[in-house]
Amino acid sequence: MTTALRTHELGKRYGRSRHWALRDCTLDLPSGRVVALVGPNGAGKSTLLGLAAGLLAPTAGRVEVLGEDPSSGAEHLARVGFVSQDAPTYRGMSVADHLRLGAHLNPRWDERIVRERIDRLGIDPHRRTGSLSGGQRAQIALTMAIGKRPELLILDEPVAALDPLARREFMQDLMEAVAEQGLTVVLSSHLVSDLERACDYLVVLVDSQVRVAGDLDDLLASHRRMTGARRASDTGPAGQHVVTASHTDRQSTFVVRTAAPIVDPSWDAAPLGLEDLVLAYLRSDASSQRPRPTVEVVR
Ligand SMILES: Nc1ncnc2c1ncn2[C@@H]1O[C@H](COP(=O)(O)OP(=O)(O)OP(=O)(O)O)[C@@H](O)[C@H]1O
Repeated sequence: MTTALRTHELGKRYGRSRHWALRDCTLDLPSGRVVALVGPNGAGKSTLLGLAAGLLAPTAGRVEVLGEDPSSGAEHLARVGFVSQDAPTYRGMSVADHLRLGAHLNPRWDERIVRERIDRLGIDPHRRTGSLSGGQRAQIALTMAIGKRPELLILDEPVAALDPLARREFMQDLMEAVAEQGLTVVLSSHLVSDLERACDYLVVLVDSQVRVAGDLDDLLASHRRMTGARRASDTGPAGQHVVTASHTDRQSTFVVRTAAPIVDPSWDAAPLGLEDLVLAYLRSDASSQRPRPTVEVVR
């Protein structure tokens, strides 16, 4: 597996703050994939992506992007596209000016892709971006990032400002760019239903730590929701790694990670969708990721 983004005990404190925005974050993201980075507010996703884009300098640890230090210079920057959460554009400049600037600055600029997208979006190229809606500005920033034809595209909540149809179309554009250009994408989002269509690799980040990471299909295939009669014990079904547990008076439900088929007839086992898988890991206590499982009990 070649690696698009690798971090080792990566940490970041902003300015003189004593608070770690990201701490001891170690992960490895494969190239050639569309990676969904999900986690609760404040988990450190934007900070991680800013460090990967070379916009922030680490306070501790290491980060490597496409095998290089992200701050290693202009040649490296041409290989990486980044759109931050606020989709910045130069508000006094027109859309056409942005596109000219993109063509000037980027050696691999793809005028065809850019023109097609702008036409499809129906945005008048003569308009200043300051007069566009937030969603339209996000579309311009995303178009610029795709037009750059990077090897790695890093997107921090790219679709948050887009309407549902625009979100779906953007995800489709992204998948086409991945298929045509062999692009690697790392994108953070809270909109799990959008990720399900486009992403094939999942990372759940909580408090700077990876709770789970892996090929999306493998993860979905290896997790089950198991429901059975109320168990007195908080430990789950024998031999299964418990991610979360919840109990009513009559029933116990566990989300488990399992490599083997579940044959115990006292449990009903059902597959999980992406949203439920993500929620299970967001709810799970960090200690449940250790070999000896501990369960969170929701009454
Ligand atoms: N510029 C900054 N100065 C100081 N602290 C910051 C700054 N940006 C982020 N933080 C802090 O760093 C931590 C991680 O924030 P970050 O924005 O990376 O999380 P996130 O997972 O992207 O959250 P969200 O989903 O809400 O966008 C938070 O505690 C946040 O308050």
